[in-house]
Amino acid sequence: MTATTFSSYDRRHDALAPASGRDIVRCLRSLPGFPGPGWWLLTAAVFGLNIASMTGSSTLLGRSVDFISGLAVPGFGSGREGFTVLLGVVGVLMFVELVTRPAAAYLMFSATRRLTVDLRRRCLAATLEAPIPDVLELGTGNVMTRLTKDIDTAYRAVQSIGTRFVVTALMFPFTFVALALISPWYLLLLILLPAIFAVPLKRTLTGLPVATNALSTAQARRNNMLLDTIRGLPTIRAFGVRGWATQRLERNSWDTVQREADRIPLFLRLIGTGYLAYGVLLAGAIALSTHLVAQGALTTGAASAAVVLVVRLEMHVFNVLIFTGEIQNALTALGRAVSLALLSDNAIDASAPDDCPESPEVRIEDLVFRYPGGAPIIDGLCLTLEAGTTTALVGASGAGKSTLAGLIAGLQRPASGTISIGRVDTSTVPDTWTARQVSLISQEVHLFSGTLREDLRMAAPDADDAALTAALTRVGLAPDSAGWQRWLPEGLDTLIGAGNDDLSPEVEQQISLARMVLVDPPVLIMDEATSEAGSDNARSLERAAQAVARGRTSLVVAHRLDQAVAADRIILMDHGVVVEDGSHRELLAVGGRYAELHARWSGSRNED
Ligand SMILES: Nc1ncnc2c1ncn2[C@@H]1O[C@H](COP(=O)(O)OP(=O)(O)OP(=O)(O)O)[C@@H](O)[C@H]1O
Repeated sequence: MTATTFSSYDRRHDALAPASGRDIVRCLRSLPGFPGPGWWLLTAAVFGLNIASMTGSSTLLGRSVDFISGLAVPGFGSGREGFTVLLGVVGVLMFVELVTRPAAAYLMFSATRRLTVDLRRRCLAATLEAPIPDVLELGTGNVMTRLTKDIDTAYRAVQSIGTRFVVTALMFPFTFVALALISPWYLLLLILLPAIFAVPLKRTLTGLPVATNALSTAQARRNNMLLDTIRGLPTIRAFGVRGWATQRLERNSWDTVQREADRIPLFLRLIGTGYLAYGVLLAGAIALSTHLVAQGALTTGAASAAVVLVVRLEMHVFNVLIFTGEIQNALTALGRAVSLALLSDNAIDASAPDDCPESPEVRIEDLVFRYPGGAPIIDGLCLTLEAGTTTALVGASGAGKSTLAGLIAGLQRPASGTISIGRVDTSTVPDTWTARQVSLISQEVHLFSGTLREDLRMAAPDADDAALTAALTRVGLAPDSAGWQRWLPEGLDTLIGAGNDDLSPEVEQQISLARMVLVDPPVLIMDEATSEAGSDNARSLERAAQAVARGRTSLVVAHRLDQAVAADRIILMDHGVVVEDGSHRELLAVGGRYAELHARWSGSRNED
């Protein structure tokens, strides 16, 4: 195994925060669809031509005033003939402006469209490659938003304002070069610009994100509440609290509307400042032009050209102010998506050791774990699961059983300590290795939409129908069983998963167990895997689970004590600590808490 300086306890990349500008560029550049030098050159040339023709036509239109004064315009001569030629050139420049704008837009859109597809693919790949704790920390909703809405927001921003933004960004330098060519004195206006923009821009940059974030939070809260209400519909009906649910929703909807309204003054202030800024710029240009004409330093036509150039800046002054917010929004959204795309950087960069040839020992040493912001749930736990044995984990609710199961399966990242599988410290190997060695079955069974055969083949792509049927038989779902007859009328061709008839929870669990038989993992963890079963089916499902666990290193989070009785060893946990450890007989003989629990459980069963 290659030594690594990076353990899974250190994260290189915090996916909760949006990626930095540098990371965004790095990620976009690494996408296959990132445009090459040819595209950049062509796009720069098209944009350059567009702006040059705009500033050129403005300058010439201004200079045409000199013809009225009977003066000659350099390059065009004087009189009617000169004026006609100048108008012809202005016409050509306007035509070039007209043609190059859609061409620039096309170049931008085509490149962005490709990048959008690439980025979405990269995000999905990163989600699948990233350490599971990081993905779980982000949460399903967050991952979905980044994959869909955030990428769409960035794409729509490029579509709606991308071309105008580039034109605006280039208009200022081109206009000032044109003004400087008329007279260097116009560069004085350059000093005015930062003085005018600095304050409103700073206000926008600080105020808008805060207001936008507050709006997003309010929207997320409202959406969660909507989801919560729809999911809890039966309870709401049963308790007769429709009024309460409606009021709660109304309160949250109004809160969202209010947060939206909070942004309006910011935009209004922005537009007001824009008018003021532009007014000052235009007044400055007119005053300077008048002064230069009076001094005889410029012709009226040259001064008019300068004023026309500034007049054409009007829209762009407002664009700077308005686009700032939109660009910032789009960059934040892009940063969130890129942050997801970079999540795979957290995967351990080391070659994986060979898979465990047979069921290995699982050794836990000084394990410490806490949920974010909480006290340690597991604090210094040491435990060894002997190779090829079944260990049952019992304890009161909240003892930390599921947390420990998740830690061994690699779903959570410990704060410290080690979990070794067959002498391999799992914090030093890619978590795909751990996932291959340890399978976790929980109560939440996900069946993929399609035929039963397709679902099972995900666990063993090469398995033939006979192998699939044998796996189902091993977990009590043989073709002649009642479960098969009742729920799988088309056998392996039965359509299951989303969009098809719901199966009974027991059959779903059996299919999940059959997948485990096919995966054949060296270490198996079952958390609540059979607790859903009703009493009629509980025993057969229990037997199926025992059959799958037999011969492997297994950990069963036992919610009913009969699950524990059958295990080789029982561990009683309390507040993240092992308080009793031994076989069923040994623990009964000790007469401690397990014996007490067992006596209570046996008593309640006898009463039944
Ligand atoms: N996602 C979470 N965030 C914060 N705290 C959590 C989270 N999940 C569990 N906890 C807390 O961690 C502690 C251990 O929970 P855990 O689910 O591991 O216990 P358990 O023994 O499996 O309980 P049960 O038998 O009820 O499932 C509990 O106090 C629980 O409230």
